[in-house]
Amino acid sequence: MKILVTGSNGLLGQKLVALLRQQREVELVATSRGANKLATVYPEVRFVTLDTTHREQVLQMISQERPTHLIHTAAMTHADECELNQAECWRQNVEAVAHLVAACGQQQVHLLHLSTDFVFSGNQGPLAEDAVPEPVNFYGHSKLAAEQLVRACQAPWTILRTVLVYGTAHNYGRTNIVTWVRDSLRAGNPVRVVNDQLRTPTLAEDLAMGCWLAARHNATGIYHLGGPELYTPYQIALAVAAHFNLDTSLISPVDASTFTQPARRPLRTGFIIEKAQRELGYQPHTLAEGIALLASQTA
Ligand SMILES: NC(=O)C1=CN([C@@H]2O[C@H](COP(=O)(O)OP(=O)(O)OC[C@H]3O[C@@H](n4cnc5c(N)ncnc54)[C@H](OP(=O)(O)O)[C@@H]3O)[C@@H](O)[C@H]2O)C=CC1
Ligand SMILES: Cc1cn([C@H]2C[C@H](O)[C@@H](COP(=O)(O)OP(=O)(O)O[C@H]3O[C@@H](C)C(=O)[C@@H](O)[C@H]3O)O2)c(=O)[nH]c1=O
Repeated sequence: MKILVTGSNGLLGQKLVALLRQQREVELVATSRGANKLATVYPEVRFVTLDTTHREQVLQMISQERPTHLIHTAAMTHADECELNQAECWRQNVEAVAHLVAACGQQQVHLLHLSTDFVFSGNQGPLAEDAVPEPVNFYGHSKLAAEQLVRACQAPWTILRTVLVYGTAHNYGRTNIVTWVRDSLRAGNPVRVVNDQLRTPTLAEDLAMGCWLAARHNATGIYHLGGPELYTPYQIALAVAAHFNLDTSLISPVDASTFTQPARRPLRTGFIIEKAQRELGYQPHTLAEGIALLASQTA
């Protein structure tokens, strides 16, 4: 197998590089825009710069590299930024996917595309793969439009939806619920955390494993890859505090309605992961196990 990963500097991208470099049957090509953040960590991994919004670059790279599989993680992932800059969000999350779909169709490359629980309305959760999408923010709209393009790909395709991913990565400027709560509490800062949203938080390593399992099985169609447990963000924050022995009195539960963010968030999501468990052998860690793994990677 020859696997090309887009967005290799991102959270999932970095975990995929770490996992795939260990697979003897895989020839790996890591790609991202900008300099390779893993250059000194995994100097043996081949890295090529690829901005997925450049159609010619995408078509040329896929026809030169001729991977058997392409795992597309690159995206504009901040929901509020997407809401405020919709043209850029569409370019990154939809037009780029159109280029990849064209290139993979031409070269018969199996396209594995990352999507999100934000394609759903949040009226009911947890959700199985056949639930009907109805996004409530622009990021969700863009990711659903991308899914529709992927479904029309003239090569084998897989849509891997995930939810509230947490983990650490090298030289990575973004936060996620676990690192954000840990760092705020360590600094003695109070946090207000919503207690009426539902999510199945996903360890980044588990998501990478789910992507690899899907590629290895040549699985096609839609799969939900989340964590195994349903929590409110407030419950997640309490679990983080418990693990790091931090002051829970700094955490206040609040209703999502008290937040005024540019992008609306779906209230109840989370995923039913039985299909991935049954068909791919996907076995994600519990939240407590995931936080412990993250803690072992950082000071
Ligand atoms: N994180 C989450 O909670 C969830 C994520 N997802 C989906 O999973 C996927 C992976 O997410 P995650 O790893 O967390 O995201 P990150 O934001 O950590 O990483 C995305 C990476 O994509 C890169 N990128 C963005 N645009 C381009 C481009 N045009 N060309 C090349 N690279 C680009 C970014 O580069 P740069 O570093 O330069 O910005 C960044 O390194 C995404 O598709 C996301 O929509 C779905 C549900 C939940
Ligand atoms: C900033 C903040 C967040 N939260 C909660 C709300 C939310 O459920 C959780 C994470 O909030 P964020 O704004 O970081 O992320 P958010 O945009 O809600 O998370 C999403 O990211 C994109 C990429 C996805 O595709 C989704 O699956 C989802 O995980 O933390 C609080 O309770 N208080 C806060 O002050």
